Amino acid sequence: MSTVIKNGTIVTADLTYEADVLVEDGKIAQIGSGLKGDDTLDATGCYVMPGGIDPHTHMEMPFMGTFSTDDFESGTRAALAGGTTMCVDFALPQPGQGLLDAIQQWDNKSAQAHCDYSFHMAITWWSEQVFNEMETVVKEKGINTFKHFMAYKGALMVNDDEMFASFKRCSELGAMPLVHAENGDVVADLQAKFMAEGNNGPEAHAYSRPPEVEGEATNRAIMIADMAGVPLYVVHTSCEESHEAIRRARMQGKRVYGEPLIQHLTLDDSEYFSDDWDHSARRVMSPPFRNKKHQDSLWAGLQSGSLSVVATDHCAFSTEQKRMGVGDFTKIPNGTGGLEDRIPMLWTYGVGTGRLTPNEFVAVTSTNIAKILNIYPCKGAIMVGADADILVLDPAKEKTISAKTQESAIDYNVFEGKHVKGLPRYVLNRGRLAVDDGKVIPKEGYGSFIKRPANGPVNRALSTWKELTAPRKVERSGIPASGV
Ligand SMILES: NC(=O)NCCC(=O)O
Ligand SMILES: [Zn+2]
Ligand SMILES: [Zn+2]
Repeated sequence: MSTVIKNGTIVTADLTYEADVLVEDGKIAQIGSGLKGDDTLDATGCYVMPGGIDPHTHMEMPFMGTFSTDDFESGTRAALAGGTTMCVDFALPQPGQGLLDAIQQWDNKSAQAHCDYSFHMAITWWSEQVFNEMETVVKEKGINTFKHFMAYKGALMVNDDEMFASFKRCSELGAMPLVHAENGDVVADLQAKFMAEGNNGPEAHAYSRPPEVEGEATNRAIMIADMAGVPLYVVHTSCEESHEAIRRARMQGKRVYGEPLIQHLTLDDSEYFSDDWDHSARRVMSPPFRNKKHQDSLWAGLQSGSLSVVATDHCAFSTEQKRMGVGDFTKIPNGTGGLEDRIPMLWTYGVGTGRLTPNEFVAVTSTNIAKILNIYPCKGAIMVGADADILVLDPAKEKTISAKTQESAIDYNVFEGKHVKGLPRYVLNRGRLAVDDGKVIPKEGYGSFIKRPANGPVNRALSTWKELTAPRKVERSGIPASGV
C-alpha cells in the first residue's frame, strides 16, 4: 500500500523545492517528479513539511492535587489536528517512587496514543536507587533526557546538590538534563508574602514569579551543567533574563538549548488583569505570561538561533479544576493547553508576519528538536528512509480558534478568538493518514513509543572537549622536602 503526495512544495529546515513524495510501509520511499502510488493526496498550493514534534507535554499529569484533563487519548488527537505527529511527555515519579515504576505507569497511560510519542524522565528526588535506575532508563528504555524542576518547592523541586549529582550521571550516560528554571525558594517566599497581604487573585501568580527568578535559575543551571560537563535544555524559556543567559552561554561555546512556548510568544501578562477570575486563572502557568519586551526577545532568539525550539508545555486543566484556587492563587493548578494551536499560531504570527521564514518554522517546530533528541533524520526530516511523518500545510486555509471546535477535552482555549491562517490539509504519521482535508481520523493505540539512543553527536563532542581540558595533576620532577 503506497501513497503519493503530489503538486506540493517541500519545505525542510534548509531547502524549499517542488517535488512529489512517495510513502511506502510507513517510510518516505522516494522524492521526485511524476511519482505514482496506490493513493494520491493533492497538495496543490500547499507546503509539504516534516510533522511537528512537541517535546513538552503533560498528559494526565498528577499535579497540585488533581490530574491534567487531556490524557494521551484526547491530547494526541489534538496534536494531530494541529499538525503534530510526535509528543514527548514526562514520566514523573512521586518522591520516593522508582524511575522504572513511573515509566510503567506512563506506558499504561500512553497505550491510548493516536500519534507517536516518547518520554523524558523526571528526577524528583535523589538516592542510590535513582542513580542506578538512570542507567536502565537510558540503555534499556530508550530515554536520553532527564528533567529537573528547580521550582515547586515541597513537591517536585530538587536542590542544587541533587541536580549536580544527576547532571554528572547524565554526563556519564550520554544523556541530557532538562530544567524548569525558576528559583523555587524565592517563589515560595513571594507567594507567602502576597497571600499575607491579601493579594490572592491569579495576577499574584505572575507577581510571585518575576523574570528574575527565571534568569537566576537559568544561569545557575547553565553553570552547574558546565561543571558537570553535559549539554543543557531549558524548557519554557519565557523572558529576556533567561534568554540572555542562554544566549551568552551559547556564545561562549556551551551546549545550551532554549525552548520558548507558543503561549509566551503570542499571549502577554495583560491576561492576568481581566475582571473575570476564570479568564485569568485559566492562563495561570509557570513561568507566567510576560510583557511585550520579553515576547520580542523570544522572537529575536528564534530568528537569530539563540533559541531552538517552540513547544507548548500542554498541561490542560478545566475551569472547574482552576477554581480549586479561588481565594488562594497558589492552589490554581499550573498549566495551559496549546497542542492543537502551536503550528497554526506559529505559522500565522511567525511566518505570516515575516518574523520567521518557512524553513526556520520547520527548524523550530520539528527538525531542531529531532536533532537535540537524537532521533534525526528518522523524525524531523523529509528524506528518503525517514519516517513518513508529514504535514501538508495549506497557507490559504483559515479559521478562528474556538473551544467549541477543538479536540482537547477542556472547556476553553487560551487562544479563543485568534484568527489563524495556515492549517493542516493532510497529516501522516508513519504513513497513516491521520488528518484528511483538515479532519482528524483518530486511531487510538496507533502511536508508537520512539526510543531515543544516548550519546548523540553533541554529547560526544562535549565529553571529548571536557576530557581534553579536564584539570590534571602536574607531574613534577623535583618536589622539595616538607618545610615542617
Ligand atoms: N508549566 C506549567 O505551569 N505546568 C506544567 C508543569 C511544568 O512544566 O512546570
Ligand atoms: Zn515547568
Ligand atoms: Zn511542563
